[in-house]
Amino acid sequence: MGSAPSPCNVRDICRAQAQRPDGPASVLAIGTANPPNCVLQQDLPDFYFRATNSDHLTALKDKFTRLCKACLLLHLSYTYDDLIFRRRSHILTRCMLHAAQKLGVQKRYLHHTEALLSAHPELLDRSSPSLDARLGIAKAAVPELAARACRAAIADWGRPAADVTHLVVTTNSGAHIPGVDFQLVPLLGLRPTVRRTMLYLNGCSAGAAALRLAKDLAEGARGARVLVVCAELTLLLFAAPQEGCFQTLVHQGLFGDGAGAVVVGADPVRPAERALFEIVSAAQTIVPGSEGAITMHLTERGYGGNISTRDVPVLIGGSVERCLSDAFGQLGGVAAEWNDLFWDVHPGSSAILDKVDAVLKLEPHKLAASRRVLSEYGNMFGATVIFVLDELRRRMESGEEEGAPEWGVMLAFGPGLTVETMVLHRSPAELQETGYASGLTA
Ligand SMILES: CC(C)(COP(=O)(O)OP(=O)(O)OC[C@H]1O[C@@H](n2cnc3c(N)ncnc32)[C@H](O)[C@@H]1OP(=O)(O)O)[C@@H](O)C(=O)NCCC(=O)NCCSC(=O)CC(=O)O
Repeated sequence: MGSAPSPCNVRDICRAQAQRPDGPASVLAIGTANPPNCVLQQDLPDFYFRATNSDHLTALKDKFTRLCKACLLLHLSYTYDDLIFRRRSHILTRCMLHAAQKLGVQKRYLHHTEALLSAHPELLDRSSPSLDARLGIAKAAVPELAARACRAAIADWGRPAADVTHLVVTTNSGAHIPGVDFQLVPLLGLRPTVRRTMLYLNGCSAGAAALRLAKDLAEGARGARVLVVCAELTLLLFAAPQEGCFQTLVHQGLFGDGAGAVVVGADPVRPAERALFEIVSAAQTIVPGSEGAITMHLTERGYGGNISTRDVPVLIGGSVERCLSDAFGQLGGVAAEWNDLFWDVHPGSSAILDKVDAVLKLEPHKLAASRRVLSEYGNMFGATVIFVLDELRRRMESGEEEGAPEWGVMLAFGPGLTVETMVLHRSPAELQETGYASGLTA
């Protein structure tokens, strides 16, 4: 047995242990995963009403079809790349985007299939308790989905899983202990001593919140490598359609399942590691007077709560510029024109992106990565901003992201109404490596 340090040594011990890195926390790798079951928006009304034995609710099905249908128009006539990058004209593009979308989703991936739903009739009956069934399904499915995203991130990173020092896991889809973090240790071959943090029920800002925490961990100890994963299933939101319940239609039409993983660390070790994005600052704020705008809680029938669909875009529109000004104001010398940044905005819905676009007067292509992810995958709660980050990286590396600015922002929105604002930077060395010149006045 070792001897306990004497009290007078404690400061020295702490000082010796507190070897902080020189540089900022950076995104070193990204991985994503989705379940295999892909449902096109054009097929969603038939899938949803058939699977819930609700085809007799014809007026409701028509309403749901109208909510989803505008995306079909977009799907048939233009892709986002046609709209955004060929840019027939900015005004036409903006009008098309407004006119052609409600939710902004063309397809999404779902863990639940018609076979799974028919095996669990309690999920279709709004009067039946179904929480046990939902949690039971999530208990197996969420770690598996999270592990796939993590494996992709670890492969992208290029170092062994055993080099991960911290694990931050977040999900809205489950409530178990030991949690997904515990399950991931053997699934990924992490060390049993990896320092785990499990965050449940953080809504759609969960991914950005986990990255904010990872930044603090990575900057707190030299050599720390933090694996962050956000994995989400919509099964806890699944409910049969009901007259007068518009929320249910929005939930089914908007959300999708997916997992996003990121490795965060400071002072990249060359040649294995490179900083894809430096995390310069991370802030969180509550929008005043927004307490009831997005609420969520577990009930015997899955999630309860409320999304004030008409208020949420307005509240975001009213607060976003102040959040950004505060974030950049605290960085001293960095002055930003909003159009000189790259953007990772949580695509809560098309209406939310339109509002951010309008308030900040962004050029049409600025939110292209967010719009594309929403279109291809739906709103995957907190995982969505990680998909957008991956899409931005893909666009920058392929040259699709015009001008590829050096500085950028991640914005995520969550319960209450919470805004997470993260300032990102692509280091000049990385820009040179991928062939881009600096784009921002700094
Ligand atoms: C829901 C919307 C797509 C509706 O789009 P529009 O407002 O343009 O639609 P619209 O006015 O043309 O209406 C289309 C149809 O929907 C009906 N409708 C619209 N809003 C309604 C409401 N609140 N209650 C009841 N019905 C409503 C209209 O009557 C109309 O029906 P009819 O067709 O019969 O005339 C949009 O408001 C939206 O995207 N809101 C934001 C969604 C949101 O909050 N996302 C965040 C998710 S949560 C998140 O991301 C963070 C987190 O969870 O933490």
